[in-house]
Amino acid sequence: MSYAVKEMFVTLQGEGAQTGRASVFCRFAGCNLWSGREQDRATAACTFCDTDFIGTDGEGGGRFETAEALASTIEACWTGTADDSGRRYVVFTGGEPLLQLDDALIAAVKARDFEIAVETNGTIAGPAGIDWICVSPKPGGALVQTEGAELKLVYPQPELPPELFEQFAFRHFWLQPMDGPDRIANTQAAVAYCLSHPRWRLSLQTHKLIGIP
Ligand SMILES: C[S@@+](CC[C@H](N)C(=O)[O-])C[C@H]1O[C@@H](n2cnc3c(N)ncnc32)[C@H](O)[C@@H]1O
Ligand SMILES: Nc1nc2[nH]cc(C(=O)O)c2c(=O)[nH]1
Ligand code: SF4
Ligand SMILES: [Mg+2]
Repeated sequence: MSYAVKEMFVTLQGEGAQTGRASVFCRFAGCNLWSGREQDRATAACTFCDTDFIGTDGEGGGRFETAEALASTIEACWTGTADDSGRRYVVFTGGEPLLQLDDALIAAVKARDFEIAVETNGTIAGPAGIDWICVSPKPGGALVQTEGAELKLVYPQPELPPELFEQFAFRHFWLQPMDGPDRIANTQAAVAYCLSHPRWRLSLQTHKLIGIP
């Protein structure tokens, strides 16, 4: 299978429990909950997306014909030093990465000593071998991936109160304020929720705060 990648870059993970960790971000093109076109946003299953995932024209993007070719490009993007064994880290995101991440790509990046993380909307079950699954549920998509390392709920989503998810097997439960015109009010609301429901912690998009990708 070939892979359509919007962009690839090395940065620090900005969100959740791995915040601050050096990471190669591989952003796949395409999503099952929105076309990515502004004219379709209002009627999409996911309406608040902060990301351009259309096409393969971003920095480091392209079409990769084989898992080996994509894994080699991921390895070339990594900026760690020679003694970084056990610390190489790739985050597959998108768009929706589980539309494209497959066994061959997992094997090819593992062979290059990478730990594998995924940022997913949870509507598609992940293949085996992913080390860190972050599920971020959306109202327009039934949740299939109900276990993983962290559940990161963009807040508020009136159709998705946090209580809906406490039954599921995640190690961490995060509220991430919805970015957009109401970011400040959404942040205050998330803080208030975490104060009264301490099982939930606040996840800030720290990369946006400090101006890194
Ligand atoms: C762009 S999504 C791509 C991965 C996957 N499709 C998903 O939704 O989890 C990456 C992360 O950004 C979050 N996100 C998207 N738009 C956001 C916004 N406006 N404010 C805060 N977080 C947002 C998503 O919920 C997800 O955790
Ligand atoms: N630094 C940084 N951290 C992130 N964590 C999740 C992201 C995403 O877009 O999936 C993201 C991103 O785009 N940049
Ligand atoms: S599911 Fe993820 S990538 Fe797709 S539109 Fe929503 S936030 Fe964006
Ligand atoms: Mg992002």
